[in-house]
Amino acid sequence: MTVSPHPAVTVLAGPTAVGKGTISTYIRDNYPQVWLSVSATTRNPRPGEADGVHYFFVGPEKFGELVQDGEMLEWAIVHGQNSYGTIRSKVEEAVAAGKRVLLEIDLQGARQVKENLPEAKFVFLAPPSWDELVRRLVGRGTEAPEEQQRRLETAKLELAAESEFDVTIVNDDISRASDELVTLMGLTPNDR
Ligand SMILES: Nc1ncnc2c1ncn2[C@@H]1O[C@H](COP(=O)(O)OP(=O)(O)OP(=O)(O)O)[C@@H](O)[C@H]1O
Ligand SMILES: Nc1nc2c(ncn2[C@@H]2O[C@H](COP(=O)(O)O)[C@@H](O)[C@H]2O)c(=O)[nH]1
Repeated sequence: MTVSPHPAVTVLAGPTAVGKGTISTYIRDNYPQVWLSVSATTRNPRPGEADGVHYFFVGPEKFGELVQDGEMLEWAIVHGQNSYGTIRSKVEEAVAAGKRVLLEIDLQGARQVKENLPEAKFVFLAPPSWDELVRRLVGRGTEAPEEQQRRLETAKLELAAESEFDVTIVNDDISRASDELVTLMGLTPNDR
C-alpha cells in the first residue's frame, strides 16, 4: 500500500497560548487552498471573534445534540470548562472535494482523531520555552488569573505528550512556523 506523504487531514495541537490560533489565522489569510475546520464550542466569543469564522458558538444543549446525533468527528471538554468539537460532515465534504484540511484542536481531540483517522498527520506546536508560553498566555489577556493557572496545568500534560505526534514545529516566529506547517501539508510558501 502506498501512503501519501501529504495526507488530506493535518491535526495541529499544542499547549494553550503556544499560538495555534495565530498560526491558523495566518494560514487562513495566506493560504486559501487550506481548508480550516471551524469547530463548535460552548465557550462565549472573545472580542473580535465572529460566529462561523472563529467558531460556531452554540449552547450546551445544542452541543449535546450534535454529539448525540454523531455529528462530531471528535469532541472534548477542554481545560475542564467548555466543550469543543469538530463537525464531521464539513470535514468529510472538504476531503471529498480534494481540499487540504487543517484541524486545530486539543490533545484529547487529537487522540480521538488518531483512533478514527490514523492516516492523518499529527503536528505538535511547541513554544520556544516555558517562560515564553506563560508570557504569551498572560500577554493575550483573555483569561482571568485563575483560568490562566488552570490552562497552564493542562499545558504541562500537553507538553508531556509531544512524542505522540509525527512532527514538532517550534512557534518561534509566526510566518516561519506557518510556512513549515503548510510545507508538511504538501504546499509551498509560493502557493500563497
Ligand atoms: N510566534 C509568536 N511570537 C510571539 N507571540 C506569539 C507568537 N505566536 C502567537 N503569539 C501570541 O501568543 C498569544 C497566544 O496565541 P494564540 O491565541 O494563537 O494561542 P493558542 O495556542 O490558540 O491558545 P489557546 O489554546 O489558549 O486557544 C497571542 O497573544 C499571540 O499574538
Ligand atoms: N478537541 C477539540 N479542541 C478544540 C477544538 N477547537 C478548539 N479546540 C481547542 O480548545 C482549546 C481552547 O481554545 P480557546 O479558543 O478557548 O482558547 C485550544 O487548545 C484549542 O485548540 C475542537 O474542535 N476540538
